[in-house]
Amino acid sequence: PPLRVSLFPRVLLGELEAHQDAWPFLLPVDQRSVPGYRKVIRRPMDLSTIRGRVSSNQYPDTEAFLSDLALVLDNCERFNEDRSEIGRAGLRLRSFLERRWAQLL
Ligand SMILES: Cc1ncccc1N[C@H]1CCCS(=O)(=O)C1
Repeated sequence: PPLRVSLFPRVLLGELEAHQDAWPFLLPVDQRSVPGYRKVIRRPMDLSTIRGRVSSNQYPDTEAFLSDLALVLDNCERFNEDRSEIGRAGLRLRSFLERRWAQLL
């Protein structure tokens, strides 16, 4: 039987946090140690921030949760070359997310 919709975020977030390609996204990018990040990326987001919002029920619906996840990966694609370590991790994590979400729906 399909998971109740409200469990999707917790289930999916746990799998993303455990994913081998999640390391660049586990914590907020330290904007002091990444030159230009603050200027280029106007809305920083990371998995620990999303975890905090899920835990305190700050997402009114699943779409709000998904848009924060997309923000993590969109920021990554914007700032990092596709062929860089971090860029490649972001692309792999995005394809995992898209495959997994399709299964959960
Ligand atoms: C997602 C991202 N985009 C741009 C620059 C850096 C990062 N992530 C960093 C997060 C802390 C560890 S790290 O410094 O190796 C990588």
